[in-house]
Amino acid sequence: MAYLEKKDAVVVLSDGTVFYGKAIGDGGTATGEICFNTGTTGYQEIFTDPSYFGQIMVTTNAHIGNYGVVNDDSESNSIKISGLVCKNFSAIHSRPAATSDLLKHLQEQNLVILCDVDTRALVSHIRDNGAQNAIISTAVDDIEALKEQLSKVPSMKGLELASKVSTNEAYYYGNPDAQYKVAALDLGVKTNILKNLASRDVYIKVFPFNTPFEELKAFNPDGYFISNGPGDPEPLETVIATAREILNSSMPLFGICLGHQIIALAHNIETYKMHNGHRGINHPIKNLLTGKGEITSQNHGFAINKEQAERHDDIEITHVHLNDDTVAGMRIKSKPCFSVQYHPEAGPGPNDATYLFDEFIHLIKTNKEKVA
Ligand SMILES: NC(=O)CC[C@H](N)C(=O)O
Repeated sequence: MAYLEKKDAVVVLSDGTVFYGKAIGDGGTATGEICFNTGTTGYQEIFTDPSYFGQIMVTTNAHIGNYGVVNDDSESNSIKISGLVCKNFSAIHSRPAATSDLLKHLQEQNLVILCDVDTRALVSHIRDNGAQNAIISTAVDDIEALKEQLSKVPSMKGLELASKVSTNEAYYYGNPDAQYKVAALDLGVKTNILKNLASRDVYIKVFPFNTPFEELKAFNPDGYFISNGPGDPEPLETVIATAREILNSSMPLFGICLGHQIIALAHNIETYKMHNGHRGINHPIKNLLTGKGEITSQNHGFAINKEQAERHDDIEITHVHLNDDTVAGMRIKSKPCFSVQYHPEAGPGPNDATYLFDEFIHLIKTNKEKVA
């Protein structure tokens, strides 16, 4: 099989460190912030998650591709990572439900795929030295030119990326006869979030990221949702302003990940870039309202300022990350609004946190009864 041919390839990090490996497929060059995901399964969902737009993904699971891909498992309509670095890439798969193989799927979008990289050493390096940009390439003979190209790649800090993955036109999801209607602001929404809402009797209108509040309101929704998405939340000024208007309307509002960061910024709580983000499917969270632990799916490189959140009169921190004590969830005391930094929809990951969708429906229901 010709496509299994391997070409020499390199990973060059911004700090000058070089790792060697092989490329499969056509090879080429790709740039972006390098990050790693520790999930043992779920590569298809990860590669299609719009929040990873602009990032080169290093997978820590040693085998990628061995269970193929299934149409329904994608979190969006295309591959969103900008490149893949892995250890063993399996060109054959075994899974009765598979509809295609991963290599074909990735090659349809000319993704640069590196394998045979010492991913354990690479991940320890990124973990110890922090998030940074990288370039991956089959142009191994010209490392200096690659470094030059890499120096022009913008830093993730300050980068607005939601506009690159948001829908251009509003669209509908779910059953038009459903009991509840939600207006969702799409900053890079994962399909599994829409599935989770639709399966709870919600009809959703998904709007482009920069839609003004009046247009969202014209759908006459019972609640609002602000989605996950890529990039730094701070440059999204119009979205932050829209979040303020939603909050002022006192209608139910739920935010996930980037949406959570936007709701924090709408309360003048700052966000910061973490030394390394949280990306995996076994992140431990404590729900401070119930005292229960949750194992959660996560993918974020920014977080909200905890001291500012603690000091804010209208905010109650509801969830903390047990590895580093960062804010994992909050609620707004005076409004029917809450948000989480992690991914209750999983996709991939455990379902410990799907109760949050039920709580959103509960807010919607209670609010509806109040206004009826
Ligand atoms: N999954 C997300 O929504 C990520 C949010 C944001 N881009 C971050 O990296 O923190």
